Amino acid sequence: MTISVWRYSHLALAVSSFLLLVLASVTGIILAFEPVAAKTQPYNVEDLDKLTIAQTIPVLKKKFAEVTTVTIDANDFVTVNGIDDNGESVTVYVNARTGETLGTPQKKSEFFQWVTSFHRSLFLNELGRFFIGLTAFLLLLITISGIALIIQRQRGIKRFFTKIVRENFFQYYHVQLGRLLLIPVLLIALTGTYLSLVRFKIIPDHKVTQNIDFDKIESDPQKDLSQFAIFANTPLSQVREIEFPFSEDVEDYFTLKLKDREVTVNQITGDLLSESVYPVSVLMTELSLNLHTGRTSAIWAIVLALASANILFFIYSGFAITFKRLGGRTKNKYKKDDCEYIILVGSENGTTYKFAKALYQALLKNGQKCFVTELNNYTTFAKAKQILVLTATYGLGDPPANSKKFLQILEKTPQPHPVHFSVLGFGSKSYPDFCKFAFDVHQSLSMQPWATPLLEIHTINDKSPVAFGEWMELLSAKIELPLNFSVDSLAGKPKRLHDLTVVKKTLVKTEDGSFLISMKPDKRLRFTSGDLLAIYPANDYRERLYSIAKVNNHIQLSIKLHQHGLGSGFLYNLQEGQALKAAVDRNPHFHFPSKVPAVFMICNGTGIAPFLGMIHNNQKKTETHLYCGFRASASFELYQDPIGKELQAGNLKTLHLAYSREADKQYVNDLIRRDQETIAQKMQEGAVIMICGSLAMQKDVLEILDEAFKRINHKEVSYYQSHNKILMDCY
Ligand SMILES: Cc1cc2nc3c(=O)[nH]c(=O)nc-3n(C[C@H](O)[C@H](O)[C@H](O)COP(=O)(O)O)c2cc1C
Repeated sequence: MTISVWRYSHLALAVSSFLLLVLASVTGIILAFEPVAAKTQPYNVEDLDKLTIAQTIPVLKKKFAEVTTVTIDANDFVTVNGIDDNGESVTVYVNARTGETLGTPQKKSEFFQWVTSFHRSLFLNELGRFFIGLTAFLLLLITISGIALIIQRQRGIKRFFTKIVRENFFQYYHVQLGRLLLIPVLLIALTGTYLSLVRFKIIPDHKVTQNIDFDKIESDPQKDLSQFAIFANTPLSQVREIEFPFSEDVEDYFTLKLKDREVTVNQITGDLLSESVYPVSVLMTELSLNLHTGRTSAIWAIVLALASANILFFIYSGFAITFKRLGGRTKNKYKKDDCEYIILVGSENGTTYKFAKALYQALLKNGQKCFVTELNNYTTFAKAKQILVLTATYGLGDPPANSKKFLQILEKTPQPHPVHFSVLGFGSKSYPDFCKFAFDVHQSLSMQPWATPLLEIHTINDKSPVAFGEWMELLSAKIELPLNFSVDSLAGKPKRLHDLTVVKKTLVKTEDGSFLISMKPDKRLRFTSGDLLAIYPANDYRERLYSIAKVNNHIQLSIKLHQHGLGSGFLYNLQEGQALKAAVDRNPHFHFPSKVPAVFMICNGTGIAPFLGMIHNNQKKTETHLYCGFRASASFELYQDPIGKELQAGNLKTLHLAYSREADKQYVNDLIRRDQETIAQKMQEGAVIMICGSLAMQKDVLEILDEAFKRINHKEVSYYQSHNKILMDCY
């Protein structure tokens, strides 16, 4: 079933039941405190499993002139109904070991009574009970559809509990708490539904009937109560109620209501007169009551309270996610066939729509006719000159829900005249297939005879408004229209800036313009190699990100100086001792792996940056191999010294260099092709590959690895990607 079917069912069920769910959850939280409060009262008799009926009855008979019934409730409170020595009728809690009276049962608190009856029937009698039963059933369906959504999101049952990426607060905790409290919520829903079915007799009630053959009742041999076999063999923990004989007449008998059956016992001989074993439905009702109310365990009652509170959070966060998903949609001003600019959006959770809206408004401001729709709605556009695709990626590089049909429709639906296109991919580098669907769209559009690319494909990591601004600038230049938008309307929370001081900087000595810069945080700062340093060179929204190497607790960056580079120019102009402000973006998917047999690091150019720190801190001497591609040997000189030291220290096992403009004119992918057998074999043993550098290099390397892994390991490269065995940070 597709994700949208599960999602719409999940949402529709939640919408249809949310008010009743809120009421049931709030009252459920309150009611969970009833068993907790009961457990604090001093009437509980310990170790009822070690005390038999044969031991208790004689003790009680001594303490009371007459006993009518003994009941044992879910709290293990033993209540005697009978007559005391003064001839008064009494109902008291007793210590079943000593017969001592412990207290008098109090009427259930009016407050709890009120809440209980509201929880069960909303004060609407049978109609209310029906609605509450229906709510429990809907909760069951919501839970099942939620489980299906998590399985799809996690790409399989086996990965149900694997780590999830924290994209935004509500989504993260909706899924995280959903997994954590899945069992209690499922049990609340299941037991609530079951109890309602029993209440409405859809599951039939079981009436216990005792078939006693009174003609065969014996009055010989007379035994002492303590010698009755059934009394001696039945611990009180198994008993719910003992009804004493009405008189001493042999035809009156003991009735024992046990947890699994009801028996009658001859009061003179102790013989079993009849036995009626409860059917499964009665046992299920009992179990459902225990699980639904938490009456047998204070700890379970607290878990139920937490689960009920969590249902409230699910409702709130679920609606917040939905509003966000729907919030960014654009209402079109013009009809599709009147527009020159067509914006096609691929989005699952709505943020890409916000970016599409910014583009739409910028085009309208320039007097252009523009039409926005989702990728699944792709069709012919009579006057289209530009098709601009903004799309996210989900799952294993899959399309978002509203774009699943696009590639198929595209093949069947040519545009009536030539059109330019541009694709902007939205994704996250925390996932193995960064912006893969955008690449698929770009590829498919490129194959269409009527389509010509206006811009190369661009990607945006983590919804960066800055990267979006850069793309808008490029587009603006191409279509010769000033496209302005407000970064603030797209920005998330501002990042926390830290003070850093430059401690060292090398000078550019080679043609490729690379240099190293080391900075010291002024205060304690948590970071590690592979994290990203965000700087704001012009003190405005424009952000530049650099991969960090942690070397001697300093932040070391490896940078290529571009002629008019905002970020590289800013950093190159900093002097030793100068201060700057920057933020650290945690990038956990690209940290050095622990406890693996080997790591293969593959990079080109300044992509070597994070590896310098990882190798330096490889104290455990994990077998590490570094493959680097540079233009010329001079480009490697910058790293020669530190890498030489790591080789000597054993932090790096092997170093492989490819120079594209010297000697054999090799690229790093040539080295990988050369060593593919060794790499494939090590991958079978659990090794990890890390790739950092240009996207083009990443693509080439992945192609070679895919072919090698299929041939040697019978697995695709995507298998290793989805099992976090290939980590990538390319740009
Ligand atoms: C469950 C899930 C899976 C994702 N999978 C990928 C992925 O495989 N590749 C990728 O680049 N981004 C992936 N992302 C990140 C989204 O594509 C990215 O956050 C995007 O900006 C979301 O846009 P939207 O809010 O319009 O759906 C994933 C996000 C989530 C929540």
